[in-house]
Amino acid sequence: MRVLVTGGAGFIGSHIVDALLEKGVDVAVLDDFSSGRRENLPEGVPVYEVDVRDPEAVRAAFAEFAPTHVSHQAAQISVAVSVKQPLRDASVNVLGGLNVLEAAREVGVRHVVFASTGGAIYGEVPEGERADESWPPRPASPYAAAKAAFEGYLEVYHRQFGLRYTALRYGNVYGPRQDPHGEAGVVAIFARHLLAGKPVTVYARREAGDDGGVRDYVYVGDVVAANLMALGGDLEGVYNVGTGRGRSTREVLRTVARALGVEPRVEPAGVRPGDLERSVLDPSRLESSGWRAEVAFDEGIRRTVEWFKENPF
Ligand SMILES: O=c1ccn([C@@H]2O[C@H](COP(=O)(O)OP(=O)(O)O[C@H]3O[C@H](CO)[C@H](O)[C@H](O)[C@H]3O)[C@@H](O)[C@H]2O)c(=O)[nH]1
Repeated sequence: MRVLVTGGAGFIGSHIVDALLEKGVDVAVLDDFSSGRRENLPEGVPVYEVDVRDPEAVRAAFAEFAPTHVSHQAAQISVAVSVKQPLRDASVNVLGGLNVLEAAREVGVRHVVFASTGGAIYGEVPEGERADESWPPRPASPYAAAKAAFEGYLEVYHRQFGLRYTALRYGNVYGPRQDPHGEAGVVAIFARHLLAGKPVTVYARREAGDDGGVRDYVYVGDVVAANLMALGGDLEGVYNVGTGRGRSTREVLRTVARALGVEPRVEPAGVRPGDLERSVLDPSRLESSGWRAEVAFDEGIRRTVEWFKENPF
C-alpha cells in the first residue's frame, strides 16, 4: 500500500501520517502549507508542496508518487470562512477535491478516504436525537454544502470508474496540533487563550442560561483509528465518526480551564453566522465494524492542553 495524504501537514492529516509510518506503510504528503506546518511532519517523509486547486501540480505529484490509496484531508476547514467566502470554500473543498479524484483516476488509485463532516452535514439535530448516516444532508453553511457535494462526486467516481471510497463524517475533532489561530477548533482556541491569560469568546444566544452550541467532540487519535480501518479496506461508504455525546461550549470551556487550573474570563457574543445550535452523531455504524471512541473527553482535553503547554503555538 502507498498512501498519499493530502493535507498531511495539517492537524488531522499529520496524525494519520504518523500512524501510517508506524505501521511501515509508504506515505507521502501533499500540502500547500497554507495552514499545515512543517513542524507537524516527521523527517524523511516525501512532501509535495502543492495546492489542490492546481490541477497540473496535483497530477504531477500523483504521477510521481503513484499512490494506491489516498487520504484526502486537505480542506478549507472553517464554517465561518465558508459563510464569508463561499467561492473560496468551494474552490478548495469541491474543485480541489475533484482535481484529486481526477489525478487518482489517472494513476489507478484503488481507494480514497475522505474527511467529510458529521458536525455540519445534517444541519440542526434536535434535542434528544443523534444523527445517523441515513439522515439526508441538510447543509446550513457553504462548508457543509461543499462537503456534501464532494461525497456525491465520490459516489459518481465509484459508479463510473470503480474507485472505492470511504467518507468519514467527523464530529468536532480536537487534540494536539490543532491550529488555534483561525476561527474554528474551539478546544485549541480556548487552550491557547487561557494559557496566554486572555479572555475567550463564547458564541451563544442572548437569553440567560444558553451555554453555546452543542457538539460531538471526538479525540484525534480515535479519528486516526477510523482512518486506518478505512484505508485497510474495512469500511466502504459513509460513516459517522463521533462519540454520540453532545457537549456545550461552556462545558468545553470548563473542562479546558480545569485541566489548566485557571479561572476563565468570558466575553459573551451573539450566535456566529452559519453555526448550528446542536449537532450530535450516532456512531453505531462505525461501532458495528469494531471501532470505539477510546479516549474520554477529560483525558483527551488533558492530553491536548499538555501539548499546548509544551508547544506554544
Ligand atoms: O472562539 C470560539 C470558537 C467557537 N465557539 C463555538 O464552539 C463550537 C464549535 O465551533 P468550532 O469552530 O470549533 O467548530 P464547528 O462546530 O463550527 O465545526 C466545524 O468546524 C470544524 C473544524 O474545527 C470541523 O470542520 C467541523 O466539521 C465543522 O462542523 C460552536 O458552537 C462555536 O460557536 C465559541 O463559542 N468560541
